[in-house]
Amino acid sequence: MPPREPIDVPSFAATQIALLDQELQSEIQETSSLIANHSPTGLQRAGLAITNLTTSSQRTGLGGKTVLELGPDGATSSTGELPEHGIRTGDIVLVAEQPAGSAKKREVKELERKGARGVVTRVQRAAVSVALDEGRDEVSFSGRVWMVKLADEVTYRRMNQTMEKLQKMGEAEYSSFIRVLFGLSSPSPVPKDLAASDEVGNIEWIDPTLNDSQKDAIRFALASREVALIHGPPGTGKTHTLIELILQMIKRDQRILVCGPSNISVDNIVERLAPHKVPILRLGHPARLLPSVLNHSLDVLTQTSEAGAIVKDVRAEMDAKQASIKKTKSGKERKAIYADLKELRKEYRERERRCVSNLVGGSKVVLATLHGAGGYQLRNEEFDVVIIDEASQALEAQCWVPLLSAKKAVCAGDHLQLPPTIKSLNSKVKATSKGADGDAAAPVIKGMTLETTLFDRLLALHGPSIKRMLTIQYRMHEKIMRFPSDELYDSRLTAADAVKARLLKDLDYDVESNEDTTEPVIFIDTQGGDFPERNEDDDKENPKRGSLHGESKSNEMEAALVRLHVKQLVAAGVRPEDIAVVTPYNAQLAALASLKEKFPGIELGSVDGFQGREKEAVIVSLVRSNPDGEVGFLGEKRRLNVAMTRPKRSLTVIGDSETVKKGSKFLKKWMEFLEEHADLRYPDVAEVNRE
Ligand SMILES: Nc1ncnc2c1ncn2[C@@H]1O[C@H](COP(=O)(O)OP(=O)(O)OP(=O)(O)O)[C@@H](O)[C@H]1O
Repeated sequence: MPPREPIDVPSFAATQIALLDQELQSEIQETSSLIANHSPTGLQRAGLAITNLTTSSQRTGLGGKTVLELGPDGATSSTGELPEHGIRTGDIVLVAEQPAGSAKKREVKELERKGARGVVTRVQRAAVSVALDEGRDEVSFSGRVWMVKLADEVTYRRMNQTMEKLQKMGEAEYSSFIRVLFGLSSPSPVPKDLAASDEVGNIEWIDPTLNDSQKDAIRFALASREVALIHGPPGTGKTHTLIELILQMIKRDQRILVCGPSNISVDNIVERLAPHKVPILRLGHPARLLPSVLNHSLDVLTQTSEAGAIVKDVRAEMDAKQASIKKTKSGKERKAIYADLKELRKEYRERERRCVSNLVGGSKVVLATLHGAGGYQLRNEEFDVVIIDEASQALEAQCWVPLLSAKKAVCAGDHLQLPPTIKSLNSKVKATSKGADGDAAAPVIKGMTLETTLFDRLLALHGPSIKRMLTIQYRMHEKIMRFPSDELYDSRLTAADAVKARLLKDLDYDVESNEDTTEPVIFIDTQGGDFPERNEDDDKENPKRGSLHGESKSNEMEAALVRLHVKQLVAAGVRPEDIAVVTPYNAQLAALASLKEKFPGIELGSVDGFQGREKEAVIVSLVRSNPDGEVGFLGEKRRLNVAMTRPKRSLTVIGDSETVKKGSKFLKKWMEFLEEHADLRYPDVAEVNRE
């Protein structure tokens, strides 16, 4: 439970620094052990690497960095496309010559010495681009190369710097905003009856369809002086509400910084703001932004504006120089070119900086990821309000990157869905002996974990009076919503009229009306021991190897049931792209992989990965089935909440009620709810065996 009392700020920062360090160490350790113990192909299968690549080009990218473009090696790829992989833009990777499949232990350090580190800036079907770290002007590889994902130390460094700043701040420097966020002062009161208040009572709504809970949340956020939380349960129009809030703030001539933990969360807002024709500026590398958002990107604006033309000239000159290196054999000449490049790079940065600072300084609405808000572009910029979307999915230290310069914060999120993933969960915070400057550090706060988000902490600290909840959901059939609403949201959710009764048979294409398409909640109960789970610590001979699926579980018989149900839905006319299968276990996803070949378009995902998404029909495979009632991962309410709130028209749960019931009170209630209210089915073992 996060503390309800005021927090000593230096202690808070010291604890965060210690926890972040432990987290980074866990991540580095995990990566090293995976790289050391698995073949490149194995790592690729686990989504951590791409193998069999060749360099297709090398050019100058943003900030004068060298960008490598890599494509599939013609000798191994018949399609010209990259193999399936899990590398995303923004990942930190190492590009190196590919070791032979049989090569023994690979140490990361050794790989780093031979290869080059960088950030993935673009992922396409047939190519992936990497901006190399500073200092790497040129790389040349002979033969095939591969890239492997590394721990993201850059993000940690930024969070660390932010916490160090907070730690060093003298109490006299604390703004009233900071005082409230740590409980040293109470939030300024807002009028009780907001709708009747002079300040925000009479709002001219831009979107007339907003519901009352959304309007109330907007009034509350406008009236709050220091902080407001907007609690948006699944499908309740959190982003919809934020758009109106931003537009209302613009009307009031406020300068706003809008952030989210991921690029996609930020782009989602840019896309929805764009039709309102308000001037907005999106920070972030263009390669990481949605194409529809590019018009607002700082980078593109830098290039299209007048000042940008001069910047462009230098860039062209740099590219020409870089190309000439290849043609030069003489070492002396090469050296001279490198010296020129260095000068040009400096000039380029200076010009770019000036151009950027003019553009940013003139913008009233700036959007960036939490991490991106810590870039040089926003140094010394001030905002009236910082808005954070998906705040319950971000580490608190990450939120402080933009918050350190804020006067007020509005955080939107749902603390009853999953928090950010933490790797060092079980390690206790160790007392730090040194502060940022080597002085004795503030004592750490025992019991604090990275899993506690800013959203959780503020709720515990100031109570529900700093939050407003959105209560009408626009996603799920009423029956799908019932259990999560009753158990997690105080029965306060209502299904909007447009969605509360819609079924698969009512889809706007031809779907047969049968028992699978007219029932919103189906429970296929596998109790009885015929559907046992399987342990996936895949390498029993060498348990230290580090499993690629973590300590995962699978359930082959249950996977067969999933396949049968998908077949039935598709036979009734439901399109595979309207169906998703989600499960908490990666090993179960692997067991279900053949579904994708049979039904292209269907989505398979882990519960954690599916947060924020929705589908017409969702099948949830619970996997756990054992005599001891061990439920592991399933014990986490927030994970189950995410799993059961993804579907719009049809939720099918497949699991062993006997095992699952023993897991927790919440699970017991859920199983009882399903037994009573769902269309309850018991599978025919013989039929499943034939599958
Ligand atoms: N007042 C409203 N009237 C009609 N439809 C609405 C309203 N508010 C939101 N919606 C619809 O509800 C859906 C969900 O909205 P939005 O994407 O803003 O939700 P969210 O809460 O951000 O989503 P998530 O649950 O994934 O966090 C959208 O299709 C949106 O158009």
